[in-house]
Amino acid sequence: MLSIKNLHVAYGQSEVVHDISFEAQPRQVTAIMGKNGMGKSTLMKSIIGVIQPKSGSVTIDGTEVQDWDSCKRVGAGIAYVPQGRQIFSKLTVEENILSGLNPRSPNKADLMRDAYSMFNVLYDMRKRKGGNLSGGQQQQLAIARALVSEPKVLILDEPTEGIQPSIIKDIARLLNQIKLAKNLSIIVTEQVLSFTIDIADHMYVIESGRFIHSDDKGSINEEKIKGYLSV
Ligand SMILES: Nc1ncnc2c1ncn2[C@@H]1O[C@H](COP(=O)(O)OP(=O)(O)OP(=O)(O)O)[C@@H](O)[C@H]1O
Repeated sequence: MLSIKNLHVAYGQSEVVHDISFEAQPRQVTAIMGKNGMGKSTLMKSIIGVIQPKSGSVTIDGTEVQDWDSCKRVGAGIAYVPQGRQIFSKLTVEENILSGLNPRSPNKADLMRDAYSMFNVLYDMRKRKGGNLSGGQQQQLAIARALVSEPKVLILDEPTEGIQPSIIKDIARLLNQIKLAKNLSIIVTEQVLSFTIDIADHMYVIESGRFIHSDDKGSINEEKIKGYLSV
């Protein structure tokens, strides 16, 4: 579904992502773990097209999109839940979700109904301003806003950041539910290992812009990964 090959990403002369390759399959969660400043957000931004990679390819369902701008990549099926969620705090919950819809989609009413049936709390709060929601509710809102674009690939950048532990469990349950209910690939960057173990089918560790370790579900080397994540 998503294939990344030999991706290099730089800010000016400074390359921070070096020769990354991986594939993300439908109905699977691929997790990329790493400490602060290791290149997780830069890698995700280059996949969604906010930053153009220096070289390498980003392929969705057989179509190379690395030269496309981010709007066109959304059309190709990439949706993004950014670090810090970045919901529109002055807009209502409903307006936030509507902002993720493709205006030309023939299924707008069904997509809104689907979103509210998956996120009941958002239905109850649909008239409230997004800024008045709790962190966990805002995370659900950011995920709902991404899902109504009917993505093939859903990317979440550090979804547990700033979220309390009991709600982190809820987010893991939600992502597992989305994985089973929708025919999409989920890519998540994270620093919280327990959360990642709950959801990941494949796990990579990124350090200084390179993948230095990978594991599959069922054979995750927790001690080794903890070592990479400790400061
Ligand atoms: N706009 C920018 N211009 C120049 N350098 C940047 C820019 N954004 C990030 N960097 C640098 O790129 C490197 C990777 O940063 P990035 O934000 O991708 O890491 P991260 O793993 O997502 O960390 P965090 O968890 O703190 O967000 C860091 O050295 C960072 O200082």
